[in-house]
Amino acid sequence: MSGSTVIEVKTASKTYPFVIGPAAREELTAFLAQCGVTPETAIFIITDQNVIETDYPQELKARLESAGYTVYLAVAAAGDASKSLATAEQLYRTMLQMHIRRSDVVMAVGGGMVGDLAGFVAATYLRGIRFIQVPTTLLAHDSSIGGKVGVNLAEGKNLVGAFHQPILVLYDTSVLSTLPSREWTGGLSELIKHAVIGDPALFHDLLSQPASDYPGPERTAELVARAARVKIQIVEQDEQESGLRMLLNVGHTVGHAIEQKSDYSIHHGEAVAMGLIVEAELAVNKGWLSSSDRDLIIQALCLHGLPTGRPDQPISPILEIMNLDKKHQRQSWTFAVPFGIGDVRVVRDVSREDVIRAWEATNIWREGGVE
Ligand SMILES: NC(=O)c1ccc[n+]([C@@H]2O[C@H](COP(=O)([O-])OP(=O)(O)OC[C@H]3O[C@@H](n4cnc5c(N)ncnc54)[C@H](O)[C@@H]3O)[C@@H](O)[C@H]2O)c1
Ligand SMILES: O=C(O)C(=O)C[C@@H](O)[C@H](O)[C@H](O)COP(=O)(O)O
Ligand SMILES: [Zn+2]
Repeated sequence: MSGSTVIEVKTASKTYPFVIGPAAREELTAFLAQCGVTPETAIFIITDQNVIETDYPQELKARLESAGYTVYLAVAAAGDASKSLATAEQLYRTMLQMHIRRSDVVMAVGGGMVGDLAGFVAATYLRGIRFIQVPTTLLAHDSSIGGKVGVNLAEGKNLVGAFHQPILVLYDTSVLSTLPSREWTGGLSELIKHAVIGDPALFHDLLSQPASDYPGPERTAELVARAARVKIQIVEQDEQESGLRMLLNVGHTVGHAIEQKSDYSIHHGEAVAMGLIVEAELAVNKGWLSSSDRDLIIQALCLHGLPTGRPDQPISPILEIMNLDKKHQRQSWTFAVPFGIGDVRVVRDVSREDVIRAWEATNIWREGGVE
């Protein structure tokens, strides 16, 4: 097989290929065979209403059917509101009606919302069946790797879920040509996050040659493969987030609270950018990060059209939501914070006062810029 880059993801529970390239869809059936998914297997595709408009799920379905697979297609409403127990229950019921069995496979064709939801359904249906990630957003380079699957509750994001690794990630970067520019920009936030965590060369490449608009399938594949390697190396060492994997949460302790408080009108990537800035400010206040490196992070986000400040709102509801963060202890938080470009560390005992001070010191972001 050729044309795509293939990176093996070797976790404690499973080893699987992350396949990325401008025409990866053409290699779908070959990779299925390699992963042991034979045509006797039924494939239950889960997608959303916007992705179905692109015709990509239908194209994949046709390819699979012509290779002899039985394929079903389920379409959820777009948006994080579908990442819910209610949608999962509807999907379980449909799967039962279609007689999906333990040996069958769920295929997520969509962004992070579809991937998290479909992965959760696969992790729990009949106590767990195999699943495949077919990302269609830039952000989903992150969500498709590592097996964190789950749904939101009214109280917070990703509060119910599992670690359930896919058997294959197949990422055709041509599919991003239809992605709305706001979603491209949002995905850059997690790409910049990966660069800050573990690839300073990628970070500086992005500063000198910003990818603020979709640069086409080839450059996208190159950028995403570099970011994906950062994530893969971490997930391989700590699949279930007992320590090292917390690095991947930089920007999220504050970012998730901002996202939820906005009722998801601020999208995940945008909220992570805001969270990253508040958390960088916190690190500067504590003497962990130089103000020049904080400014470089802000510059990278700014060059890519991402928010460079935090929302204009009081901190108390944000702190309340943050109390449900998985890294919260009784009186304080464990945080992943930047110490430099390519150097993010996990720190314990970040206090309420530390967070308030950082929040107050961060510029306020309104549509169009900071004030
Ligand atoms: N599991 C993980 O490790 C992980 C990592 C990062 C984010 N997440 C989760 O991922 C979600 C965010 O993912 P996202 O930003 O991909 O959002 P998303 O899946 O909601 O997709 C964003 C929007 O783009 C549309 N879309 C998707 N692909 C398209 C395409 N090719 N053309 C046109 N429109 C398209 C979708 O319908 C949606 O409206 C959040 O729920 C977040 O918590 C999970
Ligand atoms: O893979 C991980 O680990 C991450 O933390 C990736 C994050 O970008 C992602 O948003 C993840 O869903 C956050 O998980 P959570 O456990 O903090 O809810
Ligand atoms: Zn994220």
